[in-house]
Amino acid sequence: MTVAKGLEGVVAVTSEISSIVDSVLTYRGYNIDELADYSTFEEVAFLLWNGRLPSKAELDQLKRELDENAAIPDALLEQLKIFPKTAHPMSVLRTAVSALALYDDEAEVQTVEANRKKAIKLTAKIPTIVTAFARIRQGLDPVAPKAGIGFAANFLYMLNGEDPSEVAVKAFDKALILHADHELNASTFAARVTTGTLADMYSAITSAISALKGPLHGGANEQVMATLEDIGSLDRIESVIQAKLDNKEKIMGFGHRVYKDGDPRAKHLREMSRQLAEQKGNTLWYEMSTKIEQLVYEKKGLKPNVDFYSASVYTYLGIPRDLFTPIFAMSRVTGWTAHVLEQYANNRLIRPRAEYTGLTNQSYVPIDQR
Ligand SMILES: CC(=O)SCCNC(=O)CCNC(=O)[C@H](O)C(C)(C)COP(=O)(O)OP(=O)(O)OC[C@H]1O[C@@H](n2cnc3c(N)ncnc32)[C@H](O)[C@@H]1OP(=O)(O)O
Ligand SMILES: O=C([O-])CC(=O)C(=O)O
Repeated sequence: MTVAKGLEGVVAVTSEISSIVDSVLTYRGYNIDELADYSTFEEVAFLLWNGRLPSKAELDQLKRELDENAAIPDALLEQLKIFPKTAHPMSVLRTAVSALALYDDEAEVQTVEANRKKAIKLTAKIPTIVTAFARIRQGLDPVAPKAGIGFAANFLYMLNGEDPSEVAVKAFDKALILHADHELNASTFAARVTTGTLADMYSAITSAISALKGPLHGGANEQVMATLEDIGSLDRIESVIQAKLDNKEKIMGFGHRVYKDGDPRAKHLREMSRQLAEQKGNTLWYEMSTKIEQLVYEKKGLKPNVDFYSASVYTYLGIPRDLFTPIFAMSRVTGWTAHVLEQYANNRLIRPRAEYTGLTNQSYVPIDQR
């Protein structure tokens, strides 16, 4: 047996959803650069689920469905109130999404129609869960979703309890587009493995959220901000980064399993960080980020991935750093559910092999003789 450690280079499924070829990322054949500049998150969600861009009527219908499904069950809201306020929001989200299944009469219904509805319900409810817990832990009342303002605006509205600026909505919407899907990343693979057993969609998305949480994957965006805050000033960058590299520590937000020559999403987030820094009149996080980018490239030849500049973007948008990964989930749930639908449509159990390297020929010894 040949072992591909970390399954590097292994092609495990065929998929029509997103592709990465020569560092170009496309969703359903559309270059991410074009989608980031001209599309909206809702349009991208429709594209991922249906394989084509929506008509105006279809887009309006999807927006209506997202609005109609944004509220979460009262019982779940009550649970969010009794969770420890110190819990990590990703742990809360993982638990809450798992619990959502209990309140969906169609959770175990496996028709295409029921599963498509579940994709919309999950996408609609995750922002409500994330913002409700974010407020509850601060001693504030959750803010109910507002219909008709759009997905990105509704998140910022529910988080802060006031209408967001147009600049903030546009930047946040773009960040959501950039995170929506990414071929067979670890969390999508987790979702597909769970789906491969024919478990329900809530189970698959709970698996995906669990995989996204880790700092080698989606959890890196929170760690990037922790690094920026720990360093704290431009003049400390060189010594701190050098010390991390000397200790063989990973620099969060750099490197990628697939992109060895840079992540095409990073340039959009870098530019968004620059613009927001100027608008806020606080360029520290942006300047620190560009200096770290330059240094890590000089010292290790590594380029930033999607998580690196998203950290300063979200910080400029006033979002607490432990919500960065839940925000990633809020967008990626569209990609995850598209992959779940694709897996159901052409399923085969995903079950690779392991090369056994443990002891052999052991004879059982009764416990009193060990
Ligand atoms: C949305 C996303 O999931 S994007 C990725 C988010 N994760 C991060 O930003 C965490 C930091 N980055 C990493 O840990 C890695 O680059 C990963 C996990 C993204 C990719 O990992 P892999 O493809 O397994 O690469 P691997 O970890 O084997 O790295 C290859 C070499 O580059 C080095 N390297 C890779 N990334 C980094 C980094 N961020 N900082 C320092 N060194 C790094 C490794 O130490 C290794 O060096 P070596 O050959 O001298 O031992
Ligand atoms: O593809 C990966 O391995 C990680 C990644 O960038 C993503 O999930 O967006």
